[in-house]
Amino acid sequence: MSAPPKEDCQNEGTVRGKDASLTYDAVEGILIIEGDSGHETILDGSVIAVVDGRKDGESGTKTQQILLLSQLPGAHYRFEDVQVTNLPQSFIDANVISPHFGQLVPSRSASKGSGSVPSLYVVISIGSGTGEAQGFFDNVVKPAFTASGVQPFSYYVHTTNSNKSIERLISAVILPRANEGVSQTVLLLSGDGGVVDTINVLLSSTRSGQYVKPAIGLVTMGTGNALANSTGLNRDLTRGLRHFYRGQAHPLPTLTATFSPNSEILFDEGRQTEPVAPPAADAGEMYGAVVCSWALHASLVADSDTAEYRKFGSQRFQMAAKELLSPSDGSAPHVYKGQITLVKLDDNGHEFQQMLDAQEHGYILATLVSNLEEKLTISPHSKPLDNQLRLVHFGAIPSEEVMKILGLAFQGGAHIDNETVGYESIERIRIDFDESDGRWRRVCVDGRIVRVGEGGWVEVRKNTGMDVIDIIVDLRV
Ligand SMILES: Nc1ncnc2c1ncn2[C@@H]1O[C@H](COP(=O)(O)OP(=O)(O)OP(=O)(O)O)[C@@H](O)[C@H]1O
Repeated sequence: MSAPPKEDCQNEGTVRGKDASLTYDAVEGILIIEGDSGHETILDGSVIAVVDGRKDGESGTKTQQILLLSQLPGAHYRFEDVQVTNLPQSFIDANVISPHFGQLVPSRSASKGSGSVPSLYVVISIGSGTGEAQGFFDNVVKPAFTASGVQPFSYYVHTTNSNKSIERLISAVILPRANEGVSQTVLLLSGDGGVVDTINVLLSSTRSGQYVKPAIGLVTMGTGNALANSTGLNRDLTRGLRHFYRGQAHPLPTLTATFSPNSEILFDEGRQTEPVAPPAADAGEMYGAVVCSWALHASLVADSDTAEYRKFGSQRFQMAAKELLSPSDGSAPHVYKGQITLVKLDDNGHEFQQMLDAQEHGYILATLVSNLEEKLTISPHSKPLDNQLRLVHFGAIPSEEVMKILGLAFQGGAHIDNETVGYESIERIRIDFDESDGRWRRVCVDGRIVRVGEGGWVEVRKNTGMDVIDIIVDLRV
């Protein structure tokens, strides 16, 4: 890409009402402001968006707003609606609100009582991550919306009060309206869980011929934020809000995990259960957009999903992994037993079946995404939203070796070059469990834990022709 002409990168203008010289370094993505108030720099990554104003009649001066986010010590954020004139055109081009934004949010000119029906829902997931969602909405999202003409009366705010809140909203409000053909946008301030709740309701329900896919925006408030870290949503400093303003709606690939009867979803730290399958059904289904795993990964997600572990953020996964690999009671780490059958495509695109020789396993993980956490690149060949299911697996190997492999996964996904690790594209996977203790039959579907019934199985396939939501992402970055 050639550098923009100099006149597009440098202008004399004003910032917060004071004269300033404005220079944009397009390579570094930095706006440099020199003026009466001193020296200031603004990184593209801290800009939620630029609202490009109109030329003032006579003077021809162009007014703009920079919706700017600053991170303060202690993970606090400060939003500022910076009033400017004559921004360099190249800075505007790199940061301006997408024309699609106007289609995702209620009409900016809609006034109270005008009869316009709000179709924007903001969901604040109180239980996500370390509990930042409410503060981020109050201090950032709400004032940014107002500054860009999206008034509080033109959208609904839904604050979760239980782990069923998002599912209820989707099934009671979003699904019926989507089935009536209404375009809706849902901005989730959550981790992956908010998206997973949404797809589980939509994929398990009847959708009408008029069904219009809701567009989902994501402000990353979770622990792992796998979807956000794999689509680039988490790459800037705005927790994904920049993508909501500047992105486009793209179909979100999903997977279906089908479980044998007697399989149960575990919740409330494993104290309560709920059958996966409806009564008298042959099998039960769950849906995901990230991962379905068994063995070490599923066990560590399950064991770390307690209020006590959650206090440690994403560290909780490593803490639980250590306990599983080197149990504090001195026992040996568990060797997981079962038969794995894969369905793959040959060079001509035809399906064929392959059974893994190994009956003893350490790690079995099928995923649609590259990153389970910001720095954990579990599937380095996965591209954002590429709808490719990939399997990462290894057998029953010593704990020191497992730690080494997991460490490599944190180094850009270098684990896939280790000879003990299998890494391949698959269409489907089936696991037939050979474990008598239910603890070792736990399967993770996007963070949810299912305990498969004794002698049972799970089959995982990617969904084709079953798009139920779009996700709003700026894939240009
Ligand atoms: N008010 C609430 N009361 C009880 N549970 C809640 C409440 N709000 C959200 N939850 C639950 O908290 C969990 C939050 O999951 P979410 O995926 O959003 O965050 P996370 O698990 O921290 O992040 P990630 O999945 O990205 O690692 C979900 O199970 C959700 O149902």
